[in-house]
Amino acid sequence: MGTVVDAPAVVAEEVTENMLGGKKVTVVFVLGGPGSGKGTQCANIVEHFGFTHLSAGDLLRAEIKSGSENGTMIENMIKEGKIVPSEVTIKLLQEAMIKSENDKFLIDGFPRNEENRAAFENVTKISPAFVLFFDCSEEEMERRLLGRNQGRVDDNIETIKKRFKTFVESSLPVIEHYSSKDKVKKVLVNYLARLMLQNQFLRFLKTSKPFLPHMRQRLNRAIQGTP
Ligand SMILES: Nc1ncnc2c1ncn2[C@@H]1O[C@H](COP(=O)(O)OP(=O)(O)OP(=O)(O)O)[C@@H](O)[C@H]1O
Ligand SMILES: O=c1ccn([C@@H]2O[C@H](COP(=O)(O)O)[C@@H](O)[C@H]2O)c(=O)[nH]1
Repeated sequence: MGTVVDAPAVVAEEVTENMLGGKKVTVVFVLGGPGSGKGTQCANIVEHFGFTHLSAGDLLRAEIKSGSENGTMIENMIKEGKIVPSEVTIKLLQEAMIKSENDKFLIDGFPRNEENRAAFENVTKISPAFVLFFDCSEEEMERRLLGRNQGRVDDNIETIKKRFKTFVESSLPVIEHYSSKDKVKKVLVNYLARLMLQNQFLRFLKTSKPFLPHMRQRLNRAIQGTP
């Protein structure tokens, strides 16, 4: 598994195209446990590299709000930390990609299990260019989720424990699958958190964008604590 700390630089460098109903697209899967910071970092990548962020969880929550016939089923699955059937989530992702004028997508929080992964690849014929994996301790994720305060029905300790179990049992095998294909870039969340806390991460991105190899060196030096 490759290990990176400068996730956006990786996004900028590696591009492969897939077809989606005649539209060529580049897809990066963004995976990691609940509260590992996927959504937060996707916002940074979007801002700097022009990807469109598609959060599978957000699409499912929008489906509940829309009053769709699947709404109650989706809400119950989310409350229980369970995985919504593949066909529902894939349809929402496909619709969002087709509707978008962009052709580069960060798909956040999907695929959630091996069945999701196989179904997505079969239906869309899309393989991800690579997978960003936010690796974070459960202790830290729990602390973040309990402090998120966005009124989510699943940010309570009982559901959080269920989500952790689902992640370990069902989602980690997806990461192992892509790892065996050498497609996983692991993001060192604790280092990233430290840099963000020091308010340096965005400054590095802004000042070093045209010099990506240089930026990587600076980040690596900062993380290793070398001058
Ligand atoms: N590096 C960080 N350090 C401290 N807190 C962070 C960091 N990154 C994100 N957070 C906070 O942790 C919480 C969870 O982050 P975020 O929503 O990005 O996680 P996520 O992986 O997308 O979660 P989920 O899978 O549940 O949607 C948010 O309140 C966010 O502000
Ligand atoms: O592909 C997906 C994505 C999400 N879910 C369900 O939604 C919740 C919340 O997801 P977040 O990524 O944390 O927003 C998740 O626990 C699942 O219940 C899903 O089933 N499939």
